[in-house]
This record gives sequence, C-alpha cells and structure tokens, in this order.
Amino acid sequence: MLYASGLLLRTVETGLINGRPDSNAIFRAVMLRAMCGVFSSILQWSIQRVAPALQRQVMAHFTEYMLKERLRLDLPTSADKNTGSGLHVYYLWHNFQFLCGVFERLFRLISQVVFTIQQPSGGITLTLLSLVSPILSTKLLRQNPWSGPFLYYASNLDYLRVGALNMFVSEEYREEIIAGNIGTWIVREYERARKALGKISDANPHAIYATHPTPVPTMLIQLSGDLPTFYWAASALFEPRAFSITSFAILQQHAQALRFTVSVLFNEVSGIQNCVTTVKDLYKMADVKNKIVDGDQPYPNSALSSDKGMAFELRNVSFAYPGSTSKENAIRDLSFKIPAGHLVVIVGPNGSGKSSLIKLLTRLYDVDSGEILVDGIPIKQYRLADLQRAQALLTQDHKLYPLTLAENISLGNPDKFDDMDMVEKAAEAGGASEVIRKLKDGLETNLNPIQTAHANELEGHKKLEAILKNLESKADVSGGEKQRLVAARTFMRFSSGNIRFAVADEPSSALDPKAEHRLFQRLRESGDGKTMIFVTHRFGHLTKYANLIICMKDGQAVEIGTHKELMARRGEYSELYNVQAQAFADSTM
Ligand SMILES: Nc1ncnc2c1ncn2[C@@H]1O[C@H](COP(=O)(O)OP(=O)(O)OP(=O)(O)O)[C@@H](O)[C@H]1O
Repeated sequence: MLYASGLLLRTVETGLINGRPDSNAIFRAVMLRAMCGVFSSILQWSIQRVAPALQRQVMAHFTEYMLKERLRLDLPTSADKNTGSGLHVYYLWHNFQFLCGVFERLFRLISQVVFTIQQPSGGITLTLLSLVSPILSTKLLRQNPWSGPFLYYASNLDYLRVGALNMFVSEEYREEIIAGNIGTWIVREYERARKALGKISDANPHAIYATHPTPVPTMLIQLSGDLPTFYWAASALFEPRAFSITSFAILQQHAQALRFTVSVLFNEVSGIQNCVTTVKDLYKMADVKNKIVDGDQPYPNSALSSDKGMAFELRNVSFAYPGSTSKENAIRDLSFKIPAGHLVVIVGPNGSGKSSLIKLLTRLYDVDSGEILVDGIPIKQYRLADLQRAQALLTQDHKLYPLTLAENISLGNPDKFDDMDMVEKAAEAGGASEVIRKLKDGLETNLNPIQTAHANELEGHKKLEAILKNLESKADVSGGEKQRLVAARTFMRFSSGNIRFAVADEPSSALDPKAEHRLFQRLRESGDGKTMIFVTHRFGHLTKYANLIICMKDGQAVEIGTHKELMARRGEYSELYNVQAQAFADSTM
C-alpha cells in the first residue's frame, strides 16, 4: 500500500509538472491502491473467520494435554508450584496469537525496509535514521524499573487494613456480619484506617514510578523521531534539484511506517521471552516426576497377604507436610502394628496427627523417616494402583463432583459405572436415598453444574430475566446431606469386592447422631471384617467393636490398647472418653 500510494503521488506530480496529466497512469495507480485496500480487507476478514476455529483447536489440544498432565500428579507433587500449575490455556492461545503478530510485523518490517531503501533520494540514509528513535527509546526506557524483573508488596498496616475491611462486602461474610451486627464496626474501622493512611498514595506502583525524573529522555526520543524530517530539510538546502514535495511526502510516510514497526517490534522483545518461557513451562509438565514413586510388587501378595485385609506396621515414622512452616512434625517417631482384620479407632485432640497418619497409611504422602510395612514389606514396594484399588477412604473433606448424583456415586466403582441397582443400594447404605428422593431430578440432579450463562443490563427485560433465573437455579442440599451422598460413593466402592482396607476419617461431622450411628454400622458391615480404621471425635459407640484404640497427641501415639486397657490406665483416652460420657450422664440428671 505504501508503494501504491507513492506511485500515485509521483504520477500526479509528473503530470502536473509536464502540464499533461497521464490519465491512464493515474487510473492504473488509483486501481493499484484500491486493489491493495480490497486485498488487505479480504485478508483481515479471512483472519477473523479463521481465528475462532483455530483458537478452538489450539485450546482444545492444550486443555486435553494439561488435563492429562495434571491428573497424573500425586498430592505432594501437585502442591509444588513448579509443576506448571499456574498455566492457563488462555495464556497459550494469547501467546500463539502474539507470536503470529510478531511474524506479521517482521514481514511488514522487511517489506518496508525493501521499499524505503529503493527510494531514489536517500532511501538507505532514511532507513537508518528511522531506526534511531526506536533504538534510543528502548535504551532510555531500559532505566524504567518495570522493564526488568520486579517484585512489589505492601507493608503499610493501614493500607492492608483498608484492603482487608473492603473484603467484607463479599457475600461470603454477609450472614455473619448481620448475625454478629458488626457492620457499623467495619465502617468505623475503615474510616479510621483510611484517615491514618492520610496522603500516602495507594495508586498502583506502576503509576507511581513509571515517569522519569527529568523530561530529557522523552525530548531525545522525540527529536530523534524527527531526524528523517531534518535530513529531508538539509537535502533540500544542499541538493535543491532533487527536492520535491512529493518525495518529501513519500519519505515521510515510509519513515513513519518504519519507525512505528521497529518500535512495536522492540517493545515485543520481552513478550517473546515470556512466550518462550510459557511454552517451555508447558512442555516441562510432561517431565515432572511424581514424588510418590511407584513400586513394582503386586498387591495382594499371594504369599504374605491375609484374606482378612491389610496388616500395617509403623517403625519410627516421622512426617512433615512439604513446605510446612510448622515448628513441629505432623507425625513424630510413631511405631505400632495393626494386625489384618482389626477394627481400629483413632482418637485425639485437634491437630494431633490423626488425618496425617491416615494419609501415610493410604500412601497419599510418603514418610520422611522411618518405615511403613504392609503385610510385612515396605508400602513403597507395592504398585500404587494395586494399593489404591484395595482401599476405600471416606473423609469429611471429600467433595461432590460437578456431575450428576448417579455419576457421583457410580465413580466409587468405575467398573460398574452404569449399574443403577448398585447405585441405589449404595445410596441407601450411605443414608442418601431420602435426600435423592426429595430432589426434582433425583439421581440425575447435578448439584455443582458449570455455569455458562452470561447476561448484561437485563433490567426490564422480563423474558431474558426469566431465562437467566431458570438457567441459574440449581438444587442445593445441607452439609449433612452432602456427607450422606459422598458416603454413598464409598459404599459403591465396597461393591467392587477388592477392598481390603477401609478408612473413615471423621465422615460424620455434619450428621445427626442417628445417621452417624447408622453410617458407622453400615461401614462396619460393608467392611466385611477387613482392616478398618475410624477416626472420630465422637467415639462412644464405636469403642465396643474396636480391637485397637490409638490415642494420638502432638503427632505421637500416646496410648494404644483396647477400651478396657486404656480406661484402666486413666490417661489421655479415659479423659477424652469421660468428657463425653459425663455429658450424657449430666443430661440424664
Ligand atoms: N496440608 C497441610 N499442610 C501443612 N500442615 C498441615 C496440613 N494438614 C495438616 N497440617 C498440620 O499437621 C498437624 C496435624 O494435622 P492433622 O490434620 O493430621 O490433625 P488431626 O488430628 O486430624 O486434626 P483434626 O481433629 O482437627 O482433624 C497440624 O498441626 C496441622 O496444622
């Protein structure tokens, strides 16, 4: 287009100087310019048409890649920040678009340089002069703190207070703010902190530090941008015969276009580095090795494993969560044995290490020192998939998946995914049948559907409002009902017939006493005499079935034995037990 514009100007100028404008030549130049315009529009339109399809394919490819790579990570590895967990597939698409843009600008630069160099009056000099301003601005702006790596943080306590108090507008706190009547306090405290902050700027650090202390760099950049004009003025003085307004206009156009393209490309250099880093991070995901190393021994071991389930032995086991800032280990020098088929109850105060112990026994984490043996050989020697197939774990943290309830329960035993009879039996065992019956769509209800509706300025648009309301309406259940549904998934897991070790880690915190009693009873029945561990704070009715009670405190097993033995000892366990028994004794008075 630059070439066509130049040609048109020159043809018109020649015609004016000769006094006989060449209408054919002018027509051809106009047509060339117009065709360039048409071609450019078609090109842009095609890109807009192709881009969404390309975006879909690129994003679908990388979404699947990231899904696979993330799902294969174990717990300690996925907690590590260097596993590409911060990557989002949109970045990849943007990077792709960005790189396409860089190539486009490189092509543009080459064509602009080629045309500018060919200009009759000082094309090469002009090309070089056009580069001065972008180079200078890159050099001068390098002093700007934001062009290199940086980290900034706020340390002003009043500023942090203002930010924290501002968060109270979130819906999350509404109920407690109203119930606790703390709205007035929040506003008062906000005003105090705001006043204390005074005139200290709370603008973004970019805005505060972006400007240079003197105007000199900006002036230099501006003047260097005018170098092609100065050059043209000088050549008009020294070489008046080569001087013409047309050549000035053409050179100006070329110089401006060139300067702009080079500036944009220079600014994009750091972006290219970021792109390369992102792509490297993406492909590094495939190289991330799981911290929990798989073993090669099959489980069950025909020579060692008992039909009664897994037997455990812990030898001087210690464990701290990776990256934990706690001064104490979660588990400290723990040693005990659980014979196959035993029903074990683990009790102890909050933070005493009960759940951490379960995570080690189910090999969600590895011990830091010491050893755990399963059926006589180190747990690390078994194939992880075999161990996982033989375990059923139910905790209070387990979540409902964003799928239908039928699928939520079915996934306890993916081999019997479509077996609705089994799903219904599992729901019954988990105490969830009643919950499901109450829901309009029953087992087909999705309690956590992904939301895709997007609306804007709907006020007054009754029809659209009604559609949105319908789209957004979703069923909800109580905390205890959710626990029943999650428990149903565990009962489905029992139906695989492979379970040799079952754990229930406080799965009943939100259940009413009757439901809790029933859940424990059904779990014991489904456990079918295999090794089973219950972690609970309300252990009264479980103790009579327990072969072994482990009382934890500060990451250690302070007492191990049967209910009778531990009560006779009058230690930690009997104290915990008596507190609960006392409550019942008092209530009968
Ligand atoms: N993911 C984690 N990262 C770091 N520390 C953790 C993590 N989970 C637990 N801890 C710490 O490990 C210690 C033992 O926690 P654990 O959850 O095993 O206790 P618990 O006996 O199950 O407690 P509760 O009865 O409250 O469930 C606690 O000090 C806790 O703060």
